[in-house]
Amino acid sequence: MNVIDSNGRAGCGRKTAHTFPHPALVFAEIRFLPVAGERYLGQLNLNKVQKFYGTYEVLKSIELEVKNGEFVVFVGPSGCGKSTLLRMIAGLDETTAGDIVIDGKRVNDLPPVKRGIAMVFQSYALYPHMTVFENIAFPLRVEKMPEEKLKAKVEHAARILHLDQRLQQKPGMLSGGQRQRVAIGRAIVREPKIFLFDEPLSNLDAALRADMRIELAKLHRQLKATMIYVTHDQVEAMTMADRIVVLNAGEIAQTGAPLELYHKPANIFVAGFIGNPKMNFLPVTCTGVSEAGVEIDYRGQTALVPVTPRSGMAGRTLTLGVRPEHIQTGSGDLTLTVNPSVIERLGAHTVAYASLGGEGENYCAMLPGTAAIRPEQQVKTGIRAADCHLFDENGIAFERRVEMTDIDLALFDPAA
Ligand SMILES: Nc1ncnc2c1ncn2[C@@H]1O[C@H](COP(=O)(O)OP(=O)(O)OP(=O)(O)O)[C@@H](O)[C@H]1O
Repeated sequence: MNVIDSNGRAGCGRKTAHTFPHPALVFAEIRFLPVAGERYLGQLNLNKVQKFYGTYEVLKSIELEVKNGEFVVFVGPSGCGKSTLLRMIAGLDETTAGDIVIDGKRVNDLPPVKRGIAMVFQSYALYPHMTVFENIAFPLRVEKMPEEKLKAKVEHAARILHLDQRLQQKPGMLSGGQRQRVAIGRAIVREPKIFLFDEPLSNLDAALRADMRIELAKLHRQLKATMIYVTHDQVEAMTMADRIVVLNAGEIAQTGAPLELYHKPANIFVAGFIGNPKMNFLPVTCTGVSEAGVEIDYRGQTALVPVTPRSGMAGRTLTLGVRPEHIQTGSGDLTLTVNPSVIERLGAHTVAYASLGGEGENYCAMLPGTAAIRPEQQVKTGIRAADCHLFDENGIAFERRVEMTDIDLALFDPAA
């Protein structure tokens, strides 16, 4: 049915900001009305969900469960299909195959109005001629809610979002962050089962984004709501999500708690996508396996990487992964002497970029801010084998035997 494409785009590139809603978006907004049921709580199941645009398969058999009250973030590079998936859940894009189930009910054939969801877009979609109060109240007016009840709901949402002093102002007098909060207020008053956010912070500057991330995390805690959030920004994903779904080329590359993805990425894609600066990848040869792990050779240096070995690996080419923040100056289980071409001094850290000689063998080390290193001057760096990740020829990770502290383990489980 392809009801709207409010951003008039084909998925790639950033969307343009505009404060007045596209007419089709108004249609969608009006129709996202609250449905009876427990406030803000809904479970979502995606069963083998597929999407084709013509012959192009945008989403390939997506399987996912989002639990009541969970904050799930879809993250992935531009064009991986995350917005399409969100819009299919909303009912704004047709689902080619598979089932979208909300609270046990298949909703594929239901219009957005009947799904019990509210969506917040990157373009705030506010009405410039209406006050903040009327913008928030809009869906309740459509529903013909009695004035007193409406007023109470709008004021409640405004208090949660710190907009109570702004209710009589027009959107033109508000900052980007305040406008986005008005849009969120309009979603809150609908009391949806599931909140859907499509890159809501992308139009804000860096400082405001950081503030709004904290606001949204607080809002989630306060409402105890089920929220699904799309972003291409891994910092947003890491900081807000109970669980992250990493999408790559229309498939789920991995689902897990933020720290699980960081410490135990299932494949090279997730390893490279989560973490900033990006993980370093070095081609290594397997020279043997033992109870303790896999022995590798990197240009004549050997090290034992503590991962669960597999049979028949000797002589095979594998990929060793090490995060820049796990590299130290001095020697390690592997010692690499490099001439950094660029050095970025960030105060807390100094980031050094070097080439290891081979094609695409870039090397990035995040060292202490006080590290006495200079561009083009030799520096010895050390890597501990215990910090390393190992991937097979297909990019699938070997299971790490990372020793986690009790605190780390608690952080793995958002329910803990
Ligand atoms: N209406 C459409 N017709 C044809 N192809 C489309 C349409 N909408 C999206 N696509 C394609 O589907 C793919 C996924 O798009 P989608 O917008 O879901 O990506 P995304 O991960 O949200 O990317 P971005 O972060 O750039 O918004 C892209 O390759 C895009 O070009």
